[in-house]
Amino acid sequence: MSVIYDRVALIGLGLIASSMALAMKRGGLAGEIVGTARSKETRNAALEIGFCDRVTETAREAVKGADLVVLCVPVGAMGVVAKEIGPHLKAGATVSDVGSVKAAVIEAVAPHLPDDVHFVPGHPLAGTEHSGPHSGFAELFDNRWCLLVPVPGSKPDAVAKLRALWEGIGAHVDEMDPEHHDLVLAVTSHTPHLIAYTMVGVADDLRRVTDGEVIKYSAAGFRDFTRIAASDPTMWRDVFLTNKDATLEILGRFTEELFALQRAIRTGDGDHLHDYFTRTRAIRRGIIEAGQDTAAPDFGRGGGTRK
Ligand SMILES: NC(=O)c1ccc[n+]([C@@H]2O[C@H](COP(=O)([O-])OP(=O)(O)OC[C@H]3O[C@@H](n4cnc5c(N)ncnc54)[C@H](O)[C@@H]3O)[C@@H](O)[C@H]2O)c1
Ligand SMILES: O=C(O)C(=O)C[C@]1(C(=O)O)C=C[C@@H](O)C=C1
Repeated sequence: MSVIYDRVALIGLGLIASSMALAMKRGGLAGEIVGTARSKETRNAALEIGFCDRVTETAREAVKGADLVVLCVPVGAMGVVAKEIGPHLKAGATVSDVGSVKAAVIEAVAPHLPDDVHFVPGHPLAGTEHSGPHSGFAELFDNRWCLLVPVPGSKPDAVAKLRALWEGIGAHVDEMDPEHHDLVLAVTSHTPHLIAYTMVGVADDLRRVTDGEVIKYSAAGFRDFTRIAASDPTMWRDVFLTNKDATLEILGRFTEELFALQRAIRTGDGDHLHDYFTRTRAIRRGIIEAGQDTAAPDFGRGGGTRK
C-alpha cells in the first residue's frame, strides 16, 4: 500500500490512537506520524513502542503542517482540543475524530475549525476494555466497521481520502448521519455497556457472594459483563453525558421489556418467556447467517493486546 497522508497528527495517545498508528505503519499509509499527549510518560511510551515518529508537548505543535489530524481523546475533551488547535491547522488539512458519540462532538468541534480545513468525523466500531498507549495493536480494526459522519460542507474528496485510510487500516467503511449514528450506537454499544456496569455493580453489592463465589464460579455470560464493565470510566462517563437523549430513549424501552419479563417470571407465564427467547435467538442467528459476526472475539481478552 502507499502513503495516503504525508503527515498525520494524533491527539491523545491511548488505545485507539496507538492502534490506528500501528495499523498505519503496518500498511505504510502515513509519511510521518506525530503524536501528542498531556503526560510525558505517555509521549515517551509512544516513542518507545514506536507507533509515533515524533511527539510534541502540545496539541498546537503537533498539528503544524499535518495533512490529517485525528482527535483521539474522550468525547468530553474534543471541544477544548479543537479550540486549541483551530488557529494552527494547515489550510486544506482534514480534521477527524474517533469519538463514540457524533452529534455532540460535531457541535463541540466544528465552531473552532477554520473554513479552509475539511471536517470529517468518524467512529471505528472496535475497542477493548483496556486503555492507554500500551493497549494498542495493529489488528484492532481488521474486518470491523468504521462509520464516517460527514457534516454539511465536508468535501467528497476529503471523505474519500479518509475512507481510503480506514480501508487501508483494515476496516469496512460506511457513512451515516450523526443523529442516526447516536441512536444506533445507543442500542448496540452504549446501553449494553450501562447494563454491564449495572450487573457488575449488583454483584458487587452482594459482597457476601463477590468475596468468593461470583469470582470463582463466574460463568461465561457474567465474565463478558465484567470485561465490558472494566472499560475506561472517563470515556464512558462522557458517552452518557453527551448521548443523553438516545440512551434515555433506549433505556426506557429496555426497562419496559424488563418489567414485562419480570412479570412473566412472577406469574409463571412460560409462553411469554419462551416466545421472547425464541425471538432473540433468531436475531443472533440472523447476524451469523448474514456474515455480520466479524468481531474478532479474542481481541480484548488478552489475545491481541500488548498487555
Ligand atoms: N475504547 C474503545 O473501545 C473505543 C472504541 C471506539 C472509539 N473510542 C473513542 O475513542 C476515543 C479515545 O478512546 P481510547 O479508548 O483510545 O481512550 P484512552 O483512555 O486509551 O486514550 C485517551 C487519550 O486521551 C487523553 N486525554 C484524556 N483527557 C484529555 C484531555 N482533557 N485533553 C487531552 N487529552 C486527554 C488521555 O491521556 C489518553 O492519552 C474516545 O473518544 C472514545 O469514545 C473508544
Ligand atoms: O469490545 C469492546 O470492548 C467495546 O466495547 C468496543 C465498543 C463496542 O461497544 O463495541 C465500545 C465503544 C466504541 O465506541 C466502539 C466499540
